[in-house]
This record gives sequence, structure tokens and C-alpha cells, in this order.
Amino acid sequence: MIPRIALIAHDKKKDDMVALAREYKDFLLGCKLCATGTTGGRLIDEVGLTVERKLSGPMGGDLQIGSLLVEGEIDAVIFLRDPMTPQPHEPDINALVRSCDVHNVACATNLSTAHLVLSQLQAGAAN
Ligand SMILES: O=C(CO)COP(=O)(O)O
Repeated sequence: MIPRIALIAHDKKKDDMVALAREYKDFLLGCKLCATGTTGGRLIDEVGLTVERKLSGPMGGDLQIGSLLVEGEIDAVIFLRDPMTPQPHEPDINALVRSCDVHNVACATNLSTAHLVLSQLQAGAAN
């Protein structure tokens, strides 16, 4: 089955997300991807991935992805959060991460965990 992955990064983490996506590009090309608006734009323009773009996070993009997730449409979330910068849509962010916990969906909120999740999914896809 094709992994369905959501990719989200706060502004100061977007360079990390682009670098991560480049590293896993071959694998991600075979996945069904969605992303919040600005993150998705960068992944399309700078990495060459095909991504279903939702609204920007502060405009409800995290909630749109959360809605997909609770409907069983997402297998893993890579959410590079910025823990040092207050976000106007903090409740939306918490709702998405909570939904991952409620529905037992893998949620990587930092680069180290993102590598663990992506490498594991990649290994699974190869088998
Ligand atoms: O704010 C975000 C996640 O909470 C990310 O949104 P953008 O990808 O549109 O910047």
C-alpha cells in the first residue's frame, strides 16, 4: 500500500523540511503527500515532489490535515514544529498532534524522529 504522509513545517524549520525531503526524495516520489500551503509550495518548487497543498497553517491547514487524519487518510505526519516561536494558531497545532495520539498515527515533530519514521516507512516500502 502506498504510504500517505503529511508534511508540515513552521517557518524556521522549512529549510530543514526541504533538506529532509531531498534526502528521501526517491521514496517520497512514491508516496501520497499532502502539506500545509507554504510548506507544500516549497516542496513542489524546490524538491520537485507532487503534493496536495492545503491552506497555510494559520489559515486552517493543520485542521484540514487533521480532518483527513481522523478519517483514516493519513499514515504518518512529519511536523517540524518551532518550539521557540509562539504561533497564532497554537490550538490548531495542538489539535493535529492530539488527533495523531487519539488515532495512533505516527507523528514526528523533530528531525531525529522524522528520520526514524521515514527510514522505517522506506524500508517497509522496499519489502
Ligand atoms: O503553520 C504551519 C503549521 O502549523 C505551517 O503552515 P505553512 O506550511 O503554510 O507555513
